[in-house]
Amino acid sequence: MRLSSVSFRYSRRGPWVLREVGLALEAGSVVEVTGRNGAGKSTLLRLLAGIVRPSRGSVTGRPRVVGYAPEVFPVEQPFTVAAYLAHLARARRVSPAAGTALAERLGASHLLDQPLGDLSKGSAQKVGLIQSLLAPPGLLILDEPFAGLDEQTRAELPEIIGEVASGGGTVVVSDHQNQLRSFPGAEHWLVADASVTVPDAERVRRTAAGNDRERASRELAEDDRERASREVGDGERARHAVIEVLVGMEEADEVEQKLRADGYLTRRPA
Ligand SMILES: Nc1ncnc2c1ncn2[C@@H]1O[C@H](COP(=O)(O)OP(=O)(O)OP(=O)(O)O)[C@@H](O)[C@H]1O
Repeated sequence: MRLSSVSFRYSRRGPWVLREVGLALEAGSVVEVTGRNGAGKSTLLRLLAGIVRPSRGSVTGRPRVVGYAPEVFPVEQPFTVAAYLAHLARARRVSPAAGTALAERLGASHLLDQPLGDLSKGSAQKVGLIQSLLAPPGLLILDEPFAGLDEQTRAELPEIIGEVASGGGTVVVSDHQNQLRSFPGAEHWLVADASVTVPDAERVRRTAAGNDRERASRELAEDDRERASREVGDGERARHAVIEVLVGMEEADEVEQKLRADGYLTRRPA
């Protein structure tokens, strides 16, 4: 699947949310999308899912079955959870048992008889997740799935993502909390300034995971030098700064996670 020169804005004269985005997604890959609030993560996910169309550019090669769990699941529907899932199962031509089995796996069996309108935010989120998985998706898009989920479901979710990916499905997860930072083989995209980038620090981490830590940090140092000289050349030095933050070992993961969730590039010495 490919996004070619995709630009998007919500209205004719509105601000561009994304500009000239080019991305390729391999079958079986897992992508975690981070960025500050309002950066455009949900918009990127809606473009990938086909819910909105690019204002310019194109999205090609989208798999036939797309599972999409929105950030806020719409509960204003006059059904019980069971009736809603059974209806969707029929529409998607899968067995009605699929919804029940997923509800059991995600600890949501007790919700089946409840009206959608009575669900708490976390329970609605679970139903949103279940419906996205009813038919095995070729593309699974999860918008902030970890927010509001209980511990058991949080722990189960990476398992489910891994299963979809190993079955050849592509999984894209927007994740402000950076919960998939250590998911094996995951790509990490950062949405900022209407662009989507793969931060340098991630390249180091991924290469390091392949036991090539030394080369990765050499590459980053070269990139840093190149970027610094570019920035000086462009007269942009004043726009960027590198700061070192010294924290206790036990806090390091948490602090790094928070910084990354806010869209900063971070790296740790090899
Ligand atoms: N339906 C809409 N109509 C107009 N503008 C919108 C709409 N949805 C989002 N926006 C605007 O587009 C920009 C990107 O929003 P988006 O929801 O994609 O960001 P996000 O990174 O997912 O943010 P968050 O982490 O807060 O969910 C924001 O400025 C937002 O106000």
